[in-house]
Amino acid sequence: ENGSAAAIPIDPRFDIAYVTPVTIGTPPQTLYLDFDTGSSDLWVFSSHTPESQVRGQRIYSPEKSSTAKLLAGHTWSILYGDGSGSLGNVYTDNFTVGGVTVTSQAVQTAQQVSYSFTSQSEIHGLVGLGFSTLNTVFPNGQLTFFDNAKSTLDSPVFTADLKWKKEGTYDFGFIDETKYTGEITYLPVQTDPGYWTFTSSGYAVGDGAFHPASIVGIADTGTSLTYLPAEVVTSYWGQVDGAVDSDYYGGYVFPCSSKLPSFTFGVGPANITIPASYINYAQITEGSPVCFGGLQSSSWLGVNIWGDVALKAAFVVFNGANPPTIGWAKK
Ligand SMILES: CSC[C@H](NC(=O)[C@H](Cc1ccccc1)NC(=O)N1CCOCC1)C(=O)N[C@@H](CC1CCCCC1)[C@@H](O)C(=O)OC(C)C
Repeated sequence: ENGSAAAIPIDPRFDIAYVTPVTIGTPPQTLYLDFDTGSSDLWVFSSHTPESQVRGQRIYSPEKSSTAKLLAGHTWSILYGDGSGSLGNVYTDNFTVGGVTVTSQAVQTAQQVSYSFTSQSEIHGLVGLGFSTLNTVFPNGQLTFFDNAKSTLDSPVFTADLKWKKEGTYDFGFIDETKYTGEITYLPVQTDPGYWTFTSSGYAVGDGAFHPASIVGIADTGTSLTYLPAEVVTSYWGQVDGAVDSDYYGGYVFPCSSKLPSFTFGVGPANITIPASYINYAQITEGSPVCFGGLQSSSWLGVNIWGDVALKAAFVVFNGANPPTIGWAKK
């Protein structure tokens, strides 16, 4: 059984994250979750989350679901790259996304969430789409929705068609030829430690020369921006009048009136171009003449991350076959 579900930007001004409607339990409870290829826990705001930590989010109440079963003795605790985190206990229940149902999906119910989750009312939890080796449930790690659903899909794949300030889609089990142009270029994936890690073949700034390079990074739908090696982002921002790497703002900022070049990255013999508009990420604050860049240095992270700013410039195939591969196409 294949499926298709919307990827909805949570903020009309800039694409900080995308959420997708899912239903959990019997009768179905609908929540909007952030599908995150950079992690592998499926967790939700729940009736176990202290009211002081819930601010407008929808919650999953296992006690109201006739198909919910407590996974006794199991707990989880996760910390994300941005310092946010959550922890709690675990149920299994029916879980449906875009028509694809898994009947005993591990649903991790939050008993604690950090303030950044409390303050983000549009995100009701996460669906991890990384490799199940990253799942934090103790003492027995659980499988992701994709790993559970794979055997019921026509093909063991899901695709991401994220869009700039518009609704996109996640498809499960099939590749929709109408969503991309030209050919899909598939690259090998390194599954250790559990991210969708691939090697880009280089980059170009605007219409400049292509610089062959091997940039090892992860494709991460749960990261808003794109974080690349210092020498890459320095050569990009060097082309922008008034751009500075600001300690105060925590990254490259530039005068909103400056003209930005596009950014092209290599995928094998092919390439993807991120339009300048995607890299003009947001004004620092509403009405400010200072803008924050969508391309930032990864030096503080220890990993290069192709986040939403890059992913929304392409049609991306996450192929869960053995061995896994990742496919990139223009659109
Ligand atoms: C550079 S790594 C930082 C990354 N977080 C982000 O990219 C967050 C996502 C967010 C969305 C909405 C509200 C709050 C935060 N955005 C962020 O830090 N921003 C600061 C710069 O301007 C853009 C927004 C991150 O931690 N990603 C997580 C998933 C993410 C989903 C949303 C809630 C917070 C957790 C995950 O993909 C991850 O940890 O990846 C690892 C591999 C770094």
